[in-house]
Amino acid sequence: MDYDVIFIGSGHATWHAAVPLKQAGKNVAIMEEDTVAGTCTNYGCDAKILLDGPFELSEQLKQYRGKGVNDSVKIDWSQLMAYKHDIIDPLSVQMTGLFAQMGIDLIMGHAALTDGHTVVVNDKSYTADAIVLGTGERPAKLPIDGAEFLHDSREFLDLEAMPARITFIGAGIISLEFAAMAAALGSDVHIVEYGQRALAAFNKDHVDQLVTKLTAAGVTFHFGEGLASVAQVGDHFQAVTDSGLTIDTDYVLGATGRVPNVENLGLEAVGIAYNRHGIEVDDHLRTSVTSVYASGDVIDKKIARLTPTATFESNYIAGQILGSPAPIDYPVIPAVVFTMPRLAQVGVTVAQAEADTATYHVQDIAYGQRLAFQYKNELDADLKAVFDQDNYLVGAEIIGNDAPDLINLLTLIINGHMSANDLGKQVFAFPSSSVGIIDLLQLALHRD
Ligand SMILES: Cc1cc2nc3c(=O)[nH]c(=O)nc-3n(C[C@H](O)[C@H](O)[C@H](O)COP(=O)(O)OP(=O)(O)OC[C@H]3O[C@@H](n4cnc5c(N)ncnc54)[C@H](O)[C@@H]3O)c2cc1C
Ligand SMILES: NC(=O)c1ccc[n+]([C@@H]2O[C@H](COP(=O)([O-])OP(=O)(O)OC[C@H]3O[C@@H](n4cnc5c(N)ncnc54)[C@H](O)[C@@H]3O)[C@@H](O)[C@H]2O)c1
Repeated sequence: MDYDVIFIGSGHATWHAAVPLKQAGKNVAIMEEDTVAGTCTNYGCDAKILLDGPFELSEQLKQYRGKGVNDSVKIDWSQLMAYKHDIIDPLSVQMTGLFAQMGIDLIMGHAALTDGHTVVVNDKSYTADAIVLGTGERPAKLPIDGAEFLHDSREFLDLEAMPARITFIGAGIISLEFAAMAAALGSDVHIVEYGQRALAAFNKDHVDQLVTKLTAAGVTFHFGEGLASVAQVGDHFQAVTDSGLTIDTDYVLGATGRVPNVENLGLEAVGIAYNRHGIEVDDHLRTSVTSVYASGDVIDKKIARLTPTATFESNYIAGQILGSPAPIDYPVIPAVVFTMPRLAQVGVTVAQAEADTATYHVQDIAYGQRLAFQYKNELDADLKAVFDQDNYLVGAEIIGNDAPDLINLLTLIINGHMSANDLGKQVFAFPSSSVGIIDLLQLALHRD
């Protein structure tokens, strides 16, 4: 065999395994057809959160309007985009250098399996004892007239100038995160959504709060509307919905979900089972051909397709290949929508709790109002905490600027099955947003 392990794709789903396997003495290759290090690093999370930074800060300053801060901040998108290129563009080069330095072979080109131990790239065959498929997802394309005028998230994250009018198709995570930025820059923003609400996986009350805030900031939501066509009319575009609603706009971004990269991978030839949700795996992340694993977004799975999930799976596969026999055991995984304010969710949802009141109860903790000094006067910040019958925390939903860090803290409390006594053994820094939540939560948590 040429290698112990071949990885197809160079995102978080693979390189977190490639690095420790190489360190353990395995002979490893990574194959990549596009930008090294994949979606999150180059045209997903990292680029998005870098661009979001000034918007987050400016939003926080608004909470002090009339309370010591009277000027508003002006964000220069083009300058910010240049800064994004400065920081993000070198990352794939750095990862390429890291692989070379470690002795991991990076083979550029489209990879496809020809059997359970062989991969072909650029007409050359490479063999390995184990192969890991981490080919990720791509934006779904709508089969409509004018589909060629639709842009996707990758293009938005490279926009040199923010369009004066921008229309998002789909009211999911991508649209809302980007719409929040576009609206803050004063664009006329429309969001066209099939369903009757935005962000179906997040708490309805919190989403309503966010939609109200975005509406006030200049976003027009069109619920119960599917996109029928896009046409170029002079110097702009017209997006027309199934009901005949016509939106004049300068830019249309399709964010109607993401689909797994399973095509032209040789899956049929090798007999690897997959469906429209991705590659099917067992509880060891093995495909139907046991020498081939799948990892990250390309897996058919119910849990959120996120970078930390891909990383967890990649680490797990490294352990498997190094001889650890246990099946994968996912902890609860937090999800965050990086709007202003942020939304976050982990574990049992309020909707699930309300459907099973014999097992769960919910406590609403309006921490923004109760502790305005620690939460920078963000009065609407709110936590809905879900407890089991023994008062252990099993789920949480948050709206608030500090939600990403607070949900991490709550994830730790849930996965650690921590009681008020466990938290009481710790001394935390004060004042801080985490200590505020801990103080409030301790009153409701299980006591030994
Ligand atoms: C706009 C956006 C924002 C996001 N924000 C967040 C966030 O804030 N937090 C979060 O947790 N997640 C976020 N995500 C999701 C996150 O990016 C993904 O969950 C993560 O990147 C999945 O990693 P992966 O390795 O499975 O796939 P990818 O990173 O997509 O890597 C797959 C790689 O495989 C390569 N490839 C595919 N087919 C082949 C082939 N046949 N041969 C060779 N190479 C191939 C692709 O070119 C790609 O580089 C975001 C996604 C998007 C699009
Ligand atoms: N913060 C994060 O973690 C983050 C950020 C961005 C992206 N992501 C990743 O990307 C995915 C989200 O991608 P997304 O926002 O494209 O999908 P999504 O699934 O979050 O939302 C898609 C929306 O489009 C709607 N829709 C579908 N077809 C439509 C049509 N024809 N017309 C109108 N509306 C339509 C759906 O009802 C849904 O509300 C996440 O699941 C995650 O994997 C994560």
